[in-house]
Amino acid sequence: MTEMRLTVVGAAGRMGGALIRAISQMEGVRLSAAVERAGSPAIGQDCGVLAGLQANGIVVTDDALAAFAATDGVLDFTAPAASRHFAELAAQARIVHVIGTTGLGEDDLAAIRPAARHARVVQSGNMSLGVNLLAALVRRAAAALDEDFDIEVLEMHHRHKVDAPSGTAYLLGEAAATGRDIDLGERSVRSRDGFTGERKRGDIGFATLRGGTVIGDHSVIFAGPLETITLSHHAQDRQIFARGAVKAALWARDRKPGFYTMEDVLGLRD
Ligand SMILES: NC(=O)C1=CN([C@@H]2O[C@H](COP(=O)(O)OP(=O)(O)OC[C@H]3O[C@@H](n4cnc5c(N)ncnc54)[C@H](OP(=O)(O)O)[C@@H]3O)[C@@H](O)[C@H]2O)C=CC1
Ligand SMILES: O=C(O)C1=N[C@H](C(=O)O)C[C@H](O)C1
Repeated sequence: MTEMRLTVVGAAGRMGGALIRAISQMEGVRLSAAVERAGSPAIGQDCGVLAGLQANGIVVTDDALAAFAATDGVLDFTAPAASRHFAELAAQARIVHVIGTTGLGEDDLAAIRPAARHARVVQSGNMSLGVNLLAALVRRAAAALDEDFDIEVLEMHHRHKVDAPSGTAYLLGEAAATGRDIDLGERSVRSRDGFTGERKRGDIGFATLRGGTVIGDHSVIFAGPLETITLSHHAQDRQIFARGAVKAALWARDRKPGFYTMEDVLGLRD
């Protein structure tokens, strides 16, 4: 089979660099374009050099339309407004759109979902095998433990992260809510400050830490009577997300247009 051509949008970002490095090391794929926003200082620079590799001859462009017309898939770890725009372009080009961007609200998802009528969209708050396996374990644990066990999701990320709680924290909270058969939107407590009153039975709490260079640490705590169970994941390198995104693109290549998640890619659905 011919190599899948991949475009990296947000190419000068932390994940953009990790994706360019992953594509250069993985079989079955090749980089076809690197896109940044108009006015970015990265425009016109060699994206291999920006990613810490040797020059690869692909200069960063702000012409997403032309890039999407000559690619099979787009790897998108940018920002919510940008991902909405890229979803429209990916649908027009009828290609694969892997969305790792977090901080997407319901309005963003409502704008992105129609794109899946024409594009093959894979969206996940975390593209790593480990976190998606953790989510499956959390679902099981939440189904096995009753509301005597309080569920809290704790996350820590680097000081540059702009959204909170993290996309992964929501993914894990959703897994817990699914296991317990409750609606996360109705039962989640996303922050606590001041005189909060006692914790409500059955709520799922979120706590956020930010600092330093932490790539991504997540724990789901089941705090029960006289015992506590903690399920955790510690990301050691952004390559786990980047390689997961490339695998998602390869998986989606021969699928029908639709909206998929990493659970589909990794075969982790019950
Ligand atoms: N799902 C997963 O597995 C993971 C998800 N993420 C998520 O990915 C996203 C990016 O993270 P990270 O790489 O650390 O962030 P960065 O800020 O380092 O990178 C984002 C890049 O996207 C660029 N960008 C923003 N808007 C546009 C646009 N319209 N067109 C082209 N490029 C654009 C930014 O440019 P500029 O700086 O000029 O704004 C920046 O270079 C975040 O939402 C993060 O939470 C991160 C890791 C794993
Ligand atoms: O912004 C990050 O860095 C990360 N974002 C994702 C999230 O919000 O969960 C995934 C990963 O933890 C790193």
